[in-house]
Amino acid sequence: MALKIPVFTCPLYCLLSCRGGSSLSKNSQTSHTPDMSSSSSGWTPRHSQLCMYFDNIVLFTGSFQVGEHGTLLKKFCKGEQQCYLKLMKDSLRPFVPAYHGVVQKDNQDYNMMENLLNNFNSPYIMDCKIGSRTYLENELQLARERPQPRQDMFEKMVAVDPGAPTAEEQAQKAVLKSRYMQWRETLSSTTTLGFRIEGFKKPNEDCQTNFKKTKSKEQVIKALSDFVESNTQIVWGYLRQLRQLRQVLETSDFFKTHEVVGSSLLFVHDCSGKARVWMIDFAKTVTLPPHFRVDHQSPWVEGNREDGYLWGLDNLIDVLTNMLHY
Ligand SMILES: Nc1ncnc2c1ncn2[C@@H]1O[C@H](COP(=O)(O)OP(=O)(O)OP(=O)(O)O)[C@@H](O)[C@H]1O
Ligand SMILES: O=P(O)(O)O[C@@H]1[C@H](O)[C@H](O)[C@@H](OP(=O)(O)O)[C@H](OP(=O)(O)O)[C@H]1O
Repeated sequence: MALKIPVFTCPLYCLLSCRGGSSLSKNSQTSHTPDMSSSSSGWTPRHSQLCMYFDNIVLFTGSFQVGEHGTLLKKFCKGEQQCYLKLMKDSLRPFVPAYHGVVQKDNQDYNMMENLLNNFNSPYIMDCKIGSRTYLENELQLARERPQPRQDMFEKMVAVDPGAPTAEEQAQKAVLKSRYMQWRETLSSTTTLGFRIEGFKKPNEDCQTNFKKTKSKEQVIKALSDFVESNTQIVWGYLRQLRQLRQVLETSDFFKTHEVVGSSLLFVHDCSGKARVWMIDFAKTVTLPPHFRVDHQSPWVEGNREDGYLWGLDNLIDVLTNMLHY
């Protein structure tokens, strides 16, 4: 049973309470980060339509709040809670944020977790979505049974490629989410490499999220080199972490028994040379039926539940290794 405790009243609450696709991982073609007026608490919040952050402190999506004692509160998702409860007892525990239970604020439940940026000084932060697929099989099923064409996704599609929608989609000015997600996967490196860069943020710079069309190995390397500013010590640090994670995934009961979709690796480093990687976002990670096995590497065909997580991780390790020989 998860702990339910009242949330500490945070002075930033009202500044952080907007939702609207404003995360590091919600892409857009443009970026702007106007300063907001300084608050009496001494914080200088800045925001954009892409991400929200507080001078070198943290990066949020609209579904996050600041918690007490260096914690983050993410809007409650039962599936994600179940994952975190299991992960706290799994060999993957060192590679996920510590989970502290459920808290309530204004009738809204939140999963409370460790803020992974706590021990970094002016962190560099990158979100990479891992896997060859970003939607669940049951989302496809649902789209077939109850199609809900999305105007917002049509607009996002046209903004990147006006020729992408079919004649029917053009007429409706809407696309199905499953169709949009599959299009996003082929546009980016998700289909070809099993991972994609969602965005990154360097200290004192705006969020960079213009990676929707970052697809080839060369393009990915260019973006990663920008993120690490060609610092090979940092690349080594990330490689060590990713290789350890790869080993632990082989032994993890959680990994053996779950389809891991839409989950990201959060990369964080700072100028001291410290570099860490964590698995985050388990909102679309689901338990496999008993005795159902996936190898996390085989190509996906509907029904086999393969997520391509290990394939993507291996490719990411490969790409970072190549960067050392550039
Ligand atoms: N524990 C954490 N510590 C620090 N930052 C975090 C943590 N969890 C998430 N973040 C930040 O918040 C961003 C969004 O996290 P997450 O993917 O879990 O949210 P989401 O609402 O599911 O986003 P999306 O729908 O865009 O995938 C991450 O890219 C990361 O920058
Ligand atoms: O990155 P983009 O191009 O902005 O597209 C979003 C991205 O694919 C998210 O993963 C997805 O959320 P989920 O993974 O949670 O489904 C979101 O769906 P949503 O708009 O229904 O939240 C999409 O809009």
